[in-house]
Amino acid sequence: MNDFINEPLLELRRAPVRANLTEAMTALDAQLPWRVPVIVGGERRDEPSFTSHDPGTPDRTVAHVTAATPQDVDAAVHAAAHAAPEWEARGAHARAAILSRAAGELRGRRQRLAALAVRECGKPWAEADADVCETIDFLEYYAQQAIALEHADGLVQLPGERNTLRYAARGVVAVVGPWNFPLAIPAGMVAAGLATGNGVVLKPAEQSPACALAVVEAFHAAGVPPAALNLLPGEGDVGAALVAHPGVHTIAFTGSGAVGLEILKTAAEVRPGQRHLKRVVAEMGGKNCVIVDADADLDDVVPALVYSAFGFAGQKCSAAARALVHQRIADTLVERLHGAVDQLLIDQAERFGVDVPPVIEAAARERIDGFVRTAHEQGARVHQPGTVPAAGHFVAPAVIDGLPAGSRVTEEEIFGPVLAVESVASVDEAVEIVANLPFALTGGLFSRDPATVERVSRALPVGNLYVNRHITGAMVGRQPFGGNRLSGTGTKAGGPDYLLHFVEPRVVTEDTMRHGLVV
Ligand SMILES: NC(=O)c1ccc[n+]([C@@H]2O[C@H](COP(=O)([O-])OP(=O)(O)OC[C@H]3O[C@@H](n4cnc5c(N)ncnc54)[C@H](O)[C@@H]3O)[C@@H](O)[C@H]2O)c1
Ligand SMILES: N[C@@H](CCC=O)C(=O)O
Repeated sequence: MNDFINEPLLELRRAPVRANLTEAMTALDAQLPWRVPVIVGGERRDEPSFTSHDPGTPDRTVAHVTAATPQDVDAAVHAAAHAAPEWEARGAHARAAILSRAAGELRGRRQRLAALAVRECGKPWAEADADVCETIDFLEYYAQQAIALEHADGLVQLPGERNTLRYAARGVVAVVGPWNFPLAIPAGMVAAGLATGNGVVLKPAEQSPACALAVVEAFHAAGVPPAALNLLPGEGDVGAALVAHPGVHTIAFTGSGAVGLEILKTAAEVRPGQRHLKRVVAEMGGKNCVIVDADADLDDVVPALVYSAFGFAGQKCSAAARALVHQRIADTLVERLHGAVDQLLIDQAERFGVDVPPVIEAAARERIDGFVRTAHEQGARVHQPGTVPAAGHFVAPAVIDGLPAGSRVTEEEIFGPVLAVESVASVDEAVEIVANLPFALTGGLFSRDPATVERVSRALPVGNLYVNRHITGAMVGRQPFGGNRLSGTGTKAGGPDYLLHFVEPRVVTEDTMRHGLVV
């Protein structure tokens, strides 16, 4: 077993575990609101202009945040560029040691960090703790991978010739992150940039700046030079200015398809003074389908679908959005899903045992409600539990069937607790539906037939396919994660190839026969 796999808490029912987490939350609450400054070259500019909130209690401010200006963006890129050569020159072992120390810092604050993700992003405890564990895993995994990359050299050697392959840092990495994995995803992209010797500028999501600050402080406390990691809080305009900056070499983005496409366009432009092509690593959204064959065991299918579609209120790129169910069992499955959804606990993220927490913000609730309204208008059957808490951005989980072909409910990413169930005549019909989608992120299959499993596994274009289990929760190193088609650039976070996107290969060939000879 690898030592970078930190298992999330599975013991939330135990009273001592709950007591520790409650204590961590009480301690955090006593500190709120935080202040999140711009951090450039280690200097802090703290002039708050916006706030982040608790999605379950929007009146509770989590952080007063300073939005970066265009001057901050420029200064941050220059600081990172200036710091990068010395940071790279330390070598992979030294950088890896610092990343491992940062992982240790985070491990020491595991409960407090989980509490922060609960408060700022409405993540239930188990999800928040998994986010912390994944953060630690990314740091330790990329530390190991960077060392392996430094020693990778599989070139053919002939007598009289020495061939060397070296992976050099590309320069400045701009990291633009989402709010739904407010610790692990930004930290993973930052760690990849740093492990490979780049300078990094992080623009976190505007909804989760305090989580980003906690991550940046852990890196700095562990010994990452201040200028090698800079923090630019702000909204989309800050991200746009950062990715457009001619001093940026690599853009590591995780977020929506719309923004990802915008970034890919921006990155293609070569600006005055720019002498390199920008490389973009983009992880974007999906419309993830779970295929359920007629022989599937519904006792497995129902909890897996409910967890995949409604856990963290469906706010994962990996979440189940469509169930394509063999017609022989479709009615039974829908009935059982209705029963299961009625049992879900919809409540504040901090409540132990909660199933469906609030969604991130009012605009998200309105967007999701809009999809449910569309389903009603299109004559579909919508099943939702009757009540949700009045305060906070809550959306009742919805199981929808009877949608017309081509409905936007089945075509577009909703990013909320909505599952569309569709009856299909065969697994092959379901495979065809998935094969024709523009997205290809995660997918699922329930079947007891090994031949079906083999055939479907080969046919589906998704980046991560899960068979006879839930379809979220990829683990670093075990399920390298990322999508194909319009879901992403095909890169795999937490996988053995990921760091290659942050470096440029250089080959040196030396004629060793002539060495020392006067010709
Ligand atoms: N594939 C994955 O691994 C993965 C993981 C998590 C989330 N996601 C996707 O992310 C989305 C949800 O996250 P979100 O709401 O934070 O996404 P988003 O695209 O709205 O925002 C992501 C980041 O981009 C910034 N941004 C916005 N406009 C920008 C612009 N024009 N230029 C540069 N940066 C800009 C935002 O400020 C934020 O920091 C969903 O679509 C989800 O599927 C994908
Ligand atoms: N890597 C996460 C999803 C990230 C997107 O939100 C998972 O596998 O569930």
